[in-house]
Amino acid sequence: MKKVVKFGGSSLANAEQFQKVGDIIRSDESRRYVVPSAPGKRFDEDIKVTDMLYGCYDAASKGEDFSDKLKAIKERYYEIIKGLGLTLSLEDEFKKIEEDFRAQAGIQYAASRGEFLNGKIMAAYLGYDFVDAASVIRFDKNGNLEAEETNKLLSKKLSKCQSAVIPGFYGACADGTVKTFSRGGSDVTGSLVAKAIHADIYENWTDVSGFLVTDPRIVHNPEPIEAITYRELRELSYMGATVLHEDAIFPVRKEGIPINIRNTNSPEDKGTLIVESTCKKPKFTITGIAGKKGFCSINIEKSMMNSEIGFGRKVLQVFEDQGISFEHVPSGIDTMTVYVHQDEFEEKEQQVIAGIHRLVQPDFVEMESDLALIAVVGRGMKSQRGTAGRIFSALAHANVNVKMIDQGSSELNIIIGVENRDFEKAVRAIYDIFVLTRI
Ligand SMILES: Nc1ncnc2c1ncn2[C@@H]1O[C@H](COP(=O)(O)OP(=O)(O)O)[C@@H](O)[C@H]1O
Ligand SMILES: N[C@@H](CC(=O)OP(=O)(O)O)C(=O)O
Repeated sequence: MKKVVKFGGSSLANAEQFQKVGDIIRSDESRRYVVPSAPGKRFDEDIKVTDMLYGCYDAASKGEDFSDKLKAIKERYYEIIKGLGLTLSLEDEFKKIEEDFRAQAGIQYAASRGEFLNGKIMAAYLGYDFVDAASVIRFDKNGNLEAEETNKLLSKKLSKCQSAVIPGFYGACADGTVKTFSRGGSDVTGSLVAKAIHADIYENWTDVSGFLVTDPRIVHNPEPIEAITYRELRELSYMGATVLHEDAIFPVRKEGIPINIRNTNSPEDKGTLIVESTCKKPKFTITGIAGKKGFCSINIEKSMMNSEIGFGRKVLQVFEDQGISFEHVPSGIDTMTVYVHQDEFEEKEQQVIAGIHRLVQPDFVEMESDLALIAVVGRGMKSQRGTAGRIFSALAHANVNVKMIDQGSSELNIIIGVENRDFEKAVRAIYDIFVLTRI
């Protein structure tokens, strides 16, 4: 039995958390490959080491004095080393980091040091081999993962290690330039390692007892999800459920390796099992609710739009030309609405509108900003009639104005558009109607 265990920043924020992690790993000898993140927040107002590194490098790149910022980062690591009673020195590593920051080694290199240093501590603490992710996770020059090459490098290296610590979040190009995944990317490293060693299971340890029906920062103490499919999870993580990075699913999914989300602070809890498919009936009609704020809608009207072949393609062409990706495109007979991320759209808004006028000569274009999208996801929705109706009724009772509703053709998800300010209220109303009434 071989297990890959990834521990998030919340599980490694200080020595006390490290000790819990040590106990978890030592309690099962199959936990042989460990992927740590950088130390996260010790308390609500604390700063994650990754964010401290971004700040420190920012000062360095402007030619400002960054010694205090680097000192504060060093203190975070030495607090852990001392608390664990280790004799490890990171002086050489910090000297090199300081030199590299002065030499403007790049923001991604800077961010990666959080995981690199934590990996060094973890390897010393456990007595496992340290494998620098820069030597086994390969990116191309544009920062895209080279999946096949990575798999080869990882399998070759790890076949020689009885047990190893591989820091999460980063890798390197063939020329050694360090690159990172997007935020939360240690989850992806864990998944790549699990694939490479043909793990029986990929355990992802965090600070909640599994994937919860919705964000615990919105609904107090939501129900955990016992089992969820990769497809459901992808929908939820894409729409903002931050527990697992949305790209962490692909490597293990191909190999049929289940992911188990577990709680470092409550290791006896079973957590959530993420699988290709399951005959386990979900406890409720819906599996989960997630959402994001910060969208804009562009509503285009033109009489007889329905008979104009190529209308939709031309509209989307305008967004493509401006390098803007779209989220949803609900349409009616004479209307078509495009939902985009507000921050991507705002600066190009006038070019997009001009482009739409030029290419499709609409009767009318209207925009609305500060919108939120909520995804209600569930494999059980297909077999239940009236799901959309219940959502509508719950939102109407909560006094939420529904701007859009879009059901995916797979019947796996329903997307609802509301105003940003109604977001939390809407999530709570949907949670209550499906979970509290247990239907
Ligand atoms: N549906 C959800 N289920 C569980 N946690 C969620 C959900 N949506 C958002 N979260 C948040 O995700 C956090 C865990 O992810 P993250 O902060 O990346 O942890 P880590 O530092 O362990 O990688 C939880 O503390 C919780 O606040
Ligand atoms: N430390 C990185 C990568 C990561 O995956 O962290 P975490 O596991 O704490 O989400 C970040 O903050 O984005």
